Amino acid sequence: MALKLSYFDIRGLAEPIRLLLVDKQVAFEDHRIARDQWPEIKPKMIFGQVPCLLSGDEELVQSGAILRHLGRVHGLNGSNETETTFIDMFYEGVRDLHNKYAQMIYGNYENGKEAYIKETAPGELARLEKLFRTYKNGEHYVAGDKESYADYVLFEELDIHLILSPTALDGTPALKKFHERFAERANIKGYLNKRAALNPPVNGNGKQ
Ligand SMILES: N[C@@H](CCC(=O)N[C@@H](CS)C(=O)NCC(=O)O)C(=O)O
Repeated sequence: MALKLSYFDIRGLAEPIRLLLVDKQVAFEDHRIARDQWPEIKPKMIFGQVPCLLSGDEELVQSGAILRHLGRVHGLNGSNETETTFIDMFYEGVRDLHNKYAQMIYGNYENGKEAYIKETAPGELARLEKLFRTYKNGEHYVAGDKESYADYVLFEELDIHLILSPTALDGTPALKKFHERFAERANIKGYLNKRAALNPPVNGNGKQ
């Protein structure tokens, strides 16, 4: 089934999806929408927004729904109801952190960045660290030995926090090690090297 992922030429909400597809060696068209093309494309999108994954004739939108779909299709959704719920819960926790990050990036970068780094992020990351240690003390993946879609979202979230502040993960050693391990996965490493050369913005307003 041909896959086409449409999003802007930034990392944003599409990057965990791209990472999952690259890691699982799923061929896809990485369609990057130029800003001047957007007014024409927007009205055609179900919610007027992207990311959008076209899978054959099926149009999938909402980043969480796309990730869960890919999780089910590629065996990245846990082995039982307990694991699947844990993965969903972890994903939602990361999304909550991302929403706080995005509020600062888009709404209060100049005045709010330092407080976010010193006050907001450490507490949020500490909660995730504790949850991450639930399975196998956080020595492998979110749900233990087996990868899940939440790993890609977590990796990207940690990565953008390290861009914001290189010491962001110093208080959360399990998350820090996870980030290091995940970056070394062969397909991820190859993608990160290529991406570094292109250096797409992390966020739509160029702040990071
Ligand atoms: N809940 C949606 C949010 C999608 C969203 O906010 N997309 C933004 C880019 S990150 C967008 O399409 N902005 C352009 C617009 O709204 O016109 C999801 O998770 O996919």
